[in-house]
Amino acid sequence: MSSVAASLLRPVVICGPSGTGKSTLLKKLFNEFPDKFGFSISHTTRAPRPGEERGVSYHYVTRDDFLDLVRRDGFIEHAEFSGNLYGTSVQAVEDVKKGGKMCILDIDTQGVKLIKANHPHLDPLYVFISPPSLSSLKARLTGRGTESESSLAERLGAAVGELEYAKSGAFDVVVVNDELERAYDVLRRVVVDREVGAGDRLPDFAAEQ
Ligand SMILES: Nc1ncnc2c1ncn2[C@@H]1O[C@H](COP(=O)(O)OP(=O)(O)OP(=O)(O)O)[C@@H](O)[C@H]1O
Repeated sequence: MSSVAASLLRPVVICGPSGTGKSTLLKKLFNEFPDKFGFSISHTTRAPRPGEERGVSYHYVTRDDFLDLVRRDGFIEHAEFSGNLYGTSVQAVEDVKKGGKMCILDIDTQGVKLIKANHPHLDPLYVFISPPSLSSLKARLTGRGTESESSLAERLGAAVGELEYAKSGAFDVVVVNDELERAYDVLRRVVVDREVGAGDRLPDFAAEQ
């Protein structure tokens, strides 16, 4: 692979507060370019379910092997859900690039900090999806109809911290998801055409608080 081709396949990290529209924007991107992107295959300690394929649905490993990989710093992030471990390995992300596809990682700021600290050689393009305002974020989370009073408060509280982190300049590009078609156009130019300069300015959230 030439270095130009390789740089076009740099992994892309998509980060932003819950409810900011990451899934909505990514769905549009995958629909428009179904062959361009690849998904990293996660590791899990849970047993395969009928119809799932080893190395396709997940890499199925024992708890000991999983923890061994944790100790060897092999994961970008990992977590435990209902007694099973799940994680995204560095190798799985690199495999996507080796297969000639661009890996998109939808992760939170904690994950971004971990990549920067522990796996800088992955060298992703860091993209922050920002809400136009905190009030619009609240409206979207309420409108999605998935949040209770307490989870709404929790997500908005976390959003303030994430916006602060974005303000510190941690991301290469900011995309403000104000009007969906406009934001999508910016995201496509950044991710597909690698026009990093096409990004937006981060809104001034302090003025709102
Ligand atoms: N530009 C937009 N204008 C108005 N509403 C939008 C816009 N983009 C997304 N939405 C709506 O906002 C809600 C939250 O979007 P979405 O679920 O994509 O967010 P998310 O960032 O993926 O959240 P999470 O991190 O919790 O999965 C959805 O109901 C979606 O339809």
